[in-house]
Amino acid sequence: MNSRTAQDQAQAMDKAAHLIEALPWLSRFHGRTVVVKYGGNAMISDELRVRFAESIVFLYYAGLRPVVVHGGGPQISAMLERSGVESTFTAGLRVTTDDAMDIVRMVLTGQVNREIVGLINRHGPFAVGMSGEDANLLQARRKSVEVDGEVLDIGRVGEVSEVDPGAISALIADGRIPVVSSVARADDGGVYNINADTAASALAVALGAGKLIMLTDVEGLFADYPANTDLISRLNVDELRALLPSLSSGMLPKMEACLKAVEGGVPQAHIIDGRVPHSLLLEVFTDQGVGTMVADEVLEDELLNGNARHPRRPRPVHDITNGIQNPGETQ
Ligand SMILES: Nc1ncnc2c1ncn2[C@@H]1O[C@H](COP(=O)(O)OP(=O)(O)O)[C@@H](O)[C@H]1O
Ligand SMILES: CC(=O)N[C@@H](CCC(=O)OP(=O)(O)O)C(=O)O
Repeated sequence: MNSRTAQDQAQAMDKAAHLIEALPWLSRFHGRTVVVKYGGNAMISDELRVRFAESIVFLYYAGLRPVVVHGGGPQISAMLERSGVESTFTAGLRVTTDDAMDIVRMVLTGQVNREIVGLINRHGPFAVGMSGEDANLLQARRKSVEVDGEVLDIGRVGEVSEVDPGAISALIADGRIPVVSSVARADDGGVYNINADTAASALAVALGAGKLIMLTDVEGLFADYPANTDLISRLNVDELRALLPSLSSGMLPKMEACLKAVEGGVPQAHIIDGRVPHSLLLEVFTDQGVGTMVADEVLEDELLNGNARHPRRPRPVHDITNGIQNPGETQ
């Protein structure tokens, strides 16, 4: 016969307290779409990739509707180097020649996407991989950047001009987990390299997601990087707008993406540390959360407390240039 010690009993009660802490969050996010951006810097070990897939399947079984948008910057850089194709970054974006674009597409859609799909599908027939090119999910137009007042051409880099989330909505309705690579096609027929943060943000808006969560290789947004690493745990859109001009490298597209998501109606956008196993679950299901959150107070109140000022409306297909076009998914 086995008997329980007082210590076993205390540990069991501790576990129960942690489990029940998730209850309000399960209730608030049940049935909500959550867009998770998985950055290449958070894919650094087999162990982390396996844990990531487990977290996504956990969200799914908990009743949320996860959609994964992935990057693969370091993986692209490694392949470019092996192929002898030079590559540089301007304003956090890869200057992408035609030759580099072939490799970007091959690595993102042909390798990274396949691997994430495979890891999720160890748990069941859930993940379906897509490129932003498929079913016109993401449409692009050529992007240029301004650095110190000078407009620079950065090659085959696109910004998202339109999102048609129909294929994703159909997959979600079929009980699948869409996994999307950030490659898009433009009106000129060309294929464009989209920063994965930008792609995730546009998709979160078009899907009317409850949250956008980005996994990266730092704890979150640091106030005065690289001088110090004091974490900003929460900021609103006005505070973020004021901070944007001081940001550099990979954090610039990431925080711009958070801003656009929240401005576009996503109540909360998060930057969290993908090097911590299951940080995704800590963010969604614990009271204190992790990382940095950008939030819109009104939308957040509606999300957390059900204080809707207006009944929820279908979120339209998002066209950044021309405004609203077609009706999209209703939550
Ligand atoms: N203010 C900041 N706070 C935190 N990290 C920053 C900041 N500014 C720049 N960074 C850099 O941004 C990097 C994350 O962006 P990136 O390398 O593009 O990651 P990912 O592959 O996850 O998209 C961090 O590793 C850090 O070096
Ligand atoms: C235009 C641009 O910079 N595209 C990115 C696409 C991949 C990406 O965004 O990957 P991470 O999320 O891992 O950074 C690139 O070529 O690296």
